[in-house]
Amino acid sequence: MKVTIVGAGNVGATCADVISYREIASEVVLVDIKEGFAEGKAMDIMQCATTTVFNTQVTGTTGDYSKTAGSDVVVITSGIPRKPGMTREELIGINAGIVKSVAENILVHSPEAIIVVVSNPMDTMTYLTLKATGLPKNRVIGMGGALDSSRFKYFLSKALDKPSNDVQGMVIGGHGDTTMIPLTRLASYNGAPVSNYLSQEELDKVAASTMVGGATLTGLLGTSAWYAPGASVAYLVDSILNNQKRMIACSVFLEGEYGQEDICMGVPCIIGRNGVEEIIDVKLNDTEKAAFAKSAEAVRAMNADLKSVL
Ligand SMILES: NC(=O)c1ccc[n+]([C@@H]2O[C@H](COP(=O)([O-])OP(=O)(O)OC[C@H]3O[C@@H](n4cnc5c(N)ncnc54)[C@H](O)[C@@H]3O)[C@@H](O)[C@H]2O)c1
Ligand SMILES: O=C(O)C[C@H](O)C(=O)O
Repeated sequence: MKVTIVGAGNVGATCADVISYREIASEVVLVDIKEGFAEGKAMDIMQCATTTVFNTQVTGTTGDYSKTAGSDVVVITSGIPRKPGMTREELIGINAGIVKSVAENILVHSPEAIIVVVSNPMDTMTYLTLKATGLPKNRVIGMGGALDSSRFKYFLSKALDKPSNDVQGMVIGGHGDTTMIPLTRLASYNGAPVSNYLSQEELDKVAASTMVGGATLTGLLGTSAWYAPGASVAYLVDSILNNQKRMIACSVFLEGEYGQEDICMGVPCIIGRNGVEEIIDVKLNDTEKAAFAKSAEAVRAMNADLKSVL
C-alpha cells in the first residue's frame, strides 16, 4: 500500500514517521516545495529502520508528482501553520491556493486515491478539495475530529486522574477554537458516564480546554502542534488502508445528516478501505443540535470566502 504525504513539515514528517514505524503502509512518499527538504526528512526517517525496526520504504521529492503515482491514500498537510494569537481561519488566504493546486496535481498521478485533508482551516479546505476535484464524497476526508477527540480524552483523563485509554469520548462539529463540540454527555470512563465522577463545572472546564487545545499548544510552541496531529492522521490512514472500519470523527460532506447540507464538518464516520463508509447518528439532544447548527453557521461563513478560488 502506498501513501503520499504532501508537506514534509512538522505534521507531514511526523505522520510519515508514525506510518513507517508502525508499518501501516509499505511505501510512503513525502513531497515538499522546499528544495531537498522532503528528501532529507525521508532519509532521516529511513535511518531509523534498523533501530525501530521497520520495512516501510520512505522517499522524498521536491515537487515531482510522478513519484507519487498509484498512491492509495494522499495526505495534504502543505500550507502555513498559525502563530500564537492567530485563529486557524486566518490561514485561508494562503492555504486555499496551495491545497487546491496540490489536490489537482495529485489526481493526475493517483486518480483512485482517497484524500485526507489536514491543512487549516481544515473544514473549509476539505470542502474546497471536494468541490475543486469533483471526487465522490467518500474519498475526501478532513482530519480534525480524531485529534480533537484525543485531546478531549487527555483532558478527561487528567480530570478523572485515570488512564487516557480507559476514557471514551468524541468531538464533533467544526475544527475551530469556537466551533468544536466535545460531547461530554456521551463521554464515559469504561462505559460509565463521566458525569458520575465529574461535576458540571469540571466537565465544562474539560470541554473548554479541549476547544482551545490547539491554541494552547501554539502559544507554548510558537507554531502549531505536530506529534498528536501526525499520529491522528496515521490512525485515520490505518483505518482506511487496513479496512478497520473504526468510528472516527471526520470532516465529511453532509447531505442532510445532522441537519446540514453542502458543507464539510466533523461527524462520527465509519472509515474503511472505501474511505467514508457510513455516517453514524449518535442522537444529539436539543442543546447539542443547537451547538452543531451554530458551528455549521461559522463553517459556512468561512466557506463563502472560497469564492475567489472555486
Ligand atoms: N487538521 C488538523 O488537525 C491540523 C493539525 C495540525 C496542523 N494542521 C495544519 O497543517 C498545516 C501544516 O502544519 P505544519 O505544522 O506541518 O506546518 P509546517 O510549516 O511545518 O509544514 C508545512 C510544509 O508545507 C510545505 N508546502 C507549502 N506549500 C507547499 C506546496 N505547494 N507543495 C508542497 N509543499 C508545500 C512547506 O514547505 C512546509 O514544509 C497547517 O496548515 C496547520 O494549520 C492541521
Ligand atoms: O491549532 C492549530 O492551528 C493546528 C491544529 O489545527 C491543531 O488543532 O493542533
